[in-house]
Amino acid sequence: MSAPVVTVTLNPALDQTVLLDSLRPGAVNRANSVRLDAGGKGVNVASCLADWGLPTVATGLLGRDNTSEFEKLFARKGIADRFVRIAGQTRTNLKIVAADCGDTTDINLPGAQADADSFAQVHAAVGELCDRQGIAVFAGSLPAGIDTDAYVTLLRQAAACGMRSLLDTSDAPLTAALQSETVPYAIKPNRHELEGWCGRKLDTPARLLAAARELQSLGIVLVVISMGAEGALFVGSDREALIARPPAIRTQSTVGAGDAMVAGIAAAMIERRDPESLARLATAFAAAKLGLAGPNLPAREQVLALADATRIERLR
Ligand SMILES: Nc1ncnc2c1ncn2[C@@H]1O[C@H](COP(=O)(O)OP(=O)(O)OP(=O)(O)O)[C@@H](O)[C@H]1O
Ligand SMILES: O=P(O)(O)OC[C@@]1(O)O[C@H](CO)[C@@H](O)[C@@H]1O
Repeated sequence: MSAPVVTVTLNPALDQTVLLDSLRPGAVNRANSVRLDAGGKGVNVASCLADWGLPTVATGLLGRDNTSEFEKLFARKGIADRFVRIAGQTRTNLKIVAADCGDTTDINLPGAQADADSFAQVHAAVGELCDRQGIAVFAGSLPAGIDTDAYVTLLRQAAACGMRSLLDTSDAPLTAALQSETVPYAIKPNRHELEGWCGRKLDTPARLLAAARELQSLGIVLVVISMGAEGALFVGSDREALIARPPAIRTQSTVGAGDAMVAGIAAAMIERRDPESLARLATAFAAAKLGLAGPNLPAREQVLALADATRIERLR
């Protein structure tokens, strides 16, 4: 079994999204509705890619006591399921969406305890799924029991079989990956995650660009730094820097907007789009996801219309 994109989620989650008028900490808050989505960063990426029509394999670690939402998602979208089942439950993460401010409050739980043996099985799966034309997406945090340098090991595995990697993680796993000799082909931190790595504020285009160049100097070819509603900076193989700003969209939920952007980057890489077209498609995936509640994309024409409406600014 090989597919253009393999996503790896070592710490997936069931996302319980609670919608309420406003959130008052310390008070009794009454919700208007709740929904449950199989999630975790790589799962969300796979879900968006499937909607775009790209064959995708999803692997990682899944607690065997509550797999049904994941299995339903994989069956519904035709995502090949190569998750390694481990003892216990996959975590449930709370996403509290307050209508008055549009903000989402995330409460992410630690996740099931994993071990070296289950990680070895994921590592082997990445080797088996290797496709030289394909892309491996490594996304999200690491559960307890998995070494901080797990992504370094997986990056080496993907590189050994000639597959390009796209990494979206934060904190210690990000630092470990950036210290490694085998860096990913592409990376998409958000601004705050990258500030954590470089230890300084990235609050102007010039500072963002300097951080992107620092990442490129490590050998990373494509650097995308996302900035929420302000859009994202893209610096690619031609070293040209673009800021892509999303068109206005009625937001249902911002959960997984970054993952949709990662899916758009992967799709554009597979489709061999030029740097501006990649920035447009990735921004359109994120904007399109914002208009829907879960990690889903609307019809292809709507995504392409959003790509056309994305504003591009070239940084000199
Ligand atoms: N409120 C918003 N309005 C318009 N576009 C947005 C908004 N939030 C996110 N986006 C779009 O989604 C992209 C990714 O968002 P963001 O920077 O929040 O990623 P992230 O922090 O990785 O997200 P997450 O972890 O929730 O998946 C942005 O670059 C932008 O194009
Ligand atoms: O705890 P992590 O692995 O950093 O992030 C997990 C998570 O917040 O990421 C996705 C949104 O990007 C959600 O589906 C999920 O709950």
